[in-house]
Amino acid sequence: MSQALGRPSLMFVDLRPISRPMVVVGDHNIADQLTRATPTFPTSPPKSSRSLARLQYMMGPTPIFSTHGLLFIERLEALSKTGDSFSLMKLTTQLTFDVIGKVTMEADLGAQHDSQGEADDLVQSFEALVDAYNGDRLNLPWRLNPGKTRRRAALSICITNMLQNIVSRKHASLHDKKGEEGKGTGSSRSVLSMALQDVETLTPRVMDETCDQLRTFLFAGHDATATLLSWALYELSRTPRALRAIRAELDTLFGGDASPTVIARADGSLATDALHRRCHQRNAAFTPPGGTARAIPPGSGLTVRMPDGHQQCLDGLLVYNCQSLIHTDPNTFGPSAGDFAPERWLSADTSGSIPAGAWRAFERGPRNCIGQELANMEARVVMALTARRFDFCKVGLGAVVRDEDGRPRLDAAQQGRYQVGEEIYMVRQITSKPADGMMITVGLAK
Ligand code: HEM
Repeated sequence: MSQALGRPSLMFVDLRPISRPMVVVGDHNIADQLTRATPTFPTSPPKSSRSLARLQYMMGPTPIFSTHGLLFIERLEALSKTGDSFSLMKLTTQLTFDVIGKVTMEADLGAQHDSQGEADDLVQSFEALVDAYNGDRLNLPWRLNPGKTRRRAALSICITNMLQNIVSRKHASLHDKKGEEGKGTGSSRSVLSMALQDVETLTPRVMDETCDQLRTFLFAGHDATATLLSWALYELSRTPRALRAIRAELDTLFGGDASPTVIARADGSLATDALHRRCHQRNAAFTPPGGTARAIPPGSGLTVRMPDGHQQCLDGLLVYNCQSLIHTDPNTFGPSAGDFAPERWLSADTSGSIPAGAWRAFERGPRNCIGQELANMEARVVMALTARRFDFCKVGLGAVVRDEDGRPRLDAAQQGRYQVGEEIYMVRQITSKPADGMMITVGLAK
């Protein structure tokens, strides 16, 4: 739509009577105006969904990634021996679920032990809940979908009960410790411990709010990171120059030793900007797993300054900062805006000329993504653990085209990426996910 209209900075979409009229933002300067703090909106204009109080938590270098990352590697190694195709999304989702379980609640959820039936009930219920949304592309009103609606409600209650148990146990243990030692959370820095540290009495309201926060963290904290990892590994598999570059970068960081234990021990030293920009480029630029919408309250008189200088009033509208438009804007990224070119973030010539506001993978302003450091660190560790050790090969959708000798064909028009048969695309499964779950095979790197 945007292209057909000549890529306007703002595109009005009249969604009445289904929803309030919406404006789609394709310009990063306007997106910045809509996410920053102002005297009227000290935490930026309100989000269209219910608001979430910010829980502050500290993320330092942590062995969490290495423990769970090593298990992820073991699973890939086992699959490399069988040569069977598998859903990479399933594996990355289970990995990121384990990580977020530990970070939010210090719980070992065992999501990666799913095949042995050892996954926690919470993981199984969450998976079932996500499944209950799969294939539901029309977003039908509940009356037209009563069976699914009932199932979702039942699973949601079941998850709430489990979370309430976890919260009660944690509160009791913190309280006991406090009595014994006279100090709050001790060494614990999980989201849950920090949320409960000053809570003397677990009232129904505190319980509800805490469970709500946990649910948000558990979902937001595993979903997008799993999608990012799947896309990043796939894109590297079809872009040989990027794979060579990332392997060379890892060689420089770690020397010749590609063993997972050496890399896992180095969690904290993986702070190279280049590596994480590479990880994000494809995912966030072209196929963002989610987006953000703000609801401008009627009567607030909020206006934004357009590129030609005039003020546009957005009073009463939903505004949607459209990452896939902003991240592929030729005015910012030049004629190669639509290409997968992670090196644009490395090159001294170009990276300095990309304005900070044009990079919005986690959005910006006071209500931006609270988990971005965690996601970045997790992506860096997983990339470091896998990129030199494995070769991935997509099957089905998005598989590379091979010549008579079985060699992948390079596509000159696509900046040296491999040609693919049918491009893989995203479908809505609560957030956007690769259509086929990213079916892939893996082998040890040659
Ligand atoms: C690649 C991974 C991730 C991406 C691309 C991503 C992206 C986003 C985006 C675009 C938003 C909306 C921000 C806004 O409306 O301004 C958001 C919000 C949020 N994200 Fe993430 N996120 C990721 C990982 C995580 C992780 C690991 C966590 C948890 C630890 C997390 C927790 C949240 C929460 C709680 C919010 C709501 C913040 C609020 O409303 O104040 N996200 N994320």
